[in-house]
Amino acid sequence: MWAVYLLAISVTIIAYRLSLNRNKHLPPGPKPHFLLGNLFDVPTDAAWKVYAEWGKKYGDIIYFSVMQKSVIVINSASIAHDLLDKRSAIYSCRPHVPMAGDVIGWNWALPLVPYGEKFRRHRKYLSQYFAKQCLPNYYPIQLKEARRLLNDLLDDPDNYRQHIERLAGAVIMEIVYGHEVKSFDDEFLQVASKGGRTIAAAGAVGAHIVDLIPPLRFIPDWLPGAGFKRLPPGTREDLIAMRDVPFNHVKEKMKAGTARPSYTSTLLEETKFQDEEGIRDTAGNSYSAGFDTTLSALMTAVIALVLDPVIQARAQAELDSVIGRNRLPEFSDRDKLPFIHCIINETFRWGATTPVGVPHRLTQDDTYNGYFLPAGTTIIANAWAMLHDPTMFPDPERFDPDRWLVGEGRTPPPLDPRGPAFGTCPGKDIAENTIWIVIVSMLYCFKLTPGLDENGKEIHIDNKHTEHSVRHPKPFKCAIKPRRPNTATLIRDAQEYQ
Ligand code: HEM
Repeated sequence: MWAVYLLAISVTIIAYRLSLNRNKHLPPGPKPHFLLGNLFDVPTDAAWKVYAEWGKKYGDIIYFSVMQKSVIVINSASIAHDLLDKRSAIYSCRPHVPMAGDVIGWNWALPLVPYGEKFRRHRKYLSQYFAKQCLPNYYPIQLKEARRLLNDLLDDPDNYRQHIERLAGAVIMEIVYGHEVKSFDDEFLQVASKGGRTIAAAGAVGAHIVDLIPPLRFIPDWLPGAGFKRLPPGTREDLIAMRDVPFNHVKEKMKAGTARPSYTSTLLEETKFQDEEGIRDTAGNSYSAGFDTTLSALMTAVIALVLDPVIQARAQAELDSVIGRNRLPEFSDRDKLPFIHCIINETFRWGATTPVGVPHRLTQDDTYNGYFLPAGTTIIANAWAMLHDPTMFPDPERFDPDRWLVGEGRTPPPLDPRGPAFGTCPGKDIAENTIWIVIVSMLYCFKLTPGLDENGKEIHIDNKHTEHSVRHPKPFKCAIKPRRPNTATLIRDAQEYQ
């Protein structure tokens, strides 16, 4: 009987809330059904592409609701800038995501921390350590790891993806924990990678009933309907290990006086060990947020270059003209390599690594262009749509670095791809620097071509990305061969990683 009363009360509250919003001028969107809203319209696969399609009908700002939850999708960079940047005080909060946060246990990570004192403190640590003026401090790590990668590719080119994966983890591991990852089997790299993968159990937001009815997170695991709570064995433990194991290792090394300077050791000292939890959580978050994304962007650049030998050859000609034939690339070469800059820009645009970034939550009622935007709305910035907008990027599915060329009457697109690609990511410059040094090093030393089958025929490359919250090119075979007779000597003689 009580259940019937409770249901009736919930239905009345939902209906009342809906009626309140219905009278306001919400942005356009698919027609909702009574009580359920657009539950059955919400795309579960490559939602960003569906939202872009909806945009053709409804415009650049779209409203829909699921149960009583309001969602706004922004398909345009200028609207995202007006709301998320200019009104950041009310658009920076994060929605409660019970499956990822409570059930799996990611609540400690910044993308799930509500806006407030803790959020601001954690962001401050990150922006302090990853600030522009600190970036040159990390060049030696990025250069060393790029050179180690060249060596790995020379020895074992077939496993190129694993070597790039090691590099993506190694750069962040050393910056954040001062730990040097020399091989793919490294204990800490494996612990961290395993923990990072636990997010997969969350699926798409809304894929689990608990994301729609949050109190369900309290029901016992054994109850029928609590299937979402039965995670693959070890999931929660792996996640905690990712956050705690490397952090505790740094503390032990600090005690022994053998810690190398890192995000963790520097901030622990600066804060006099008064906020261990904050430093532990932001360090773990940096690893989980920076590893897979960097890997994805690197693999995106590699597939694009393998598929287009002309672009690859143009980039190599530019590198040769600046660097010559007798040394490896350095960060100081950067300003002299405009075409490489275009390749990096196009990688961020074409790959749209994090197609919808991290959802935000509006904390106050707001109005925009005559529309009412209700407090509590989840805000999704559709970076994929912004970066694939055909009015700004003709033939958007084509990898075309020339879009970004300047001079000789050319005007590049009026949108820096870093804006939508990274949102307010605190690690964006570190990521870009890693990607730059790896791509120039690989291009300078190697020719990248599609792999060959046993008959010596090129293996077809399926030029597609997996449509997950971090997009990756689908696996492809690639042949990596030294470009010149002295390439191996240059790589072997590099001192940085010896
Ligand atoms: C290609 C590489 C990367 C991409 C595309 C990327 C993208 C993003 C995006 C879209 C967000 C959400 C920002 C927002 O809510 O507005 C984010 C958050 C974050 N990123 Fe990155 N990121 C990358 C690399 C990195 C690296 C290398 C680090 C660390 C060194 C890092 C650390 C973080 C952290 C700690 C957050 C959480 C911040 C928050 O929730 O406020 N990211 N990233």
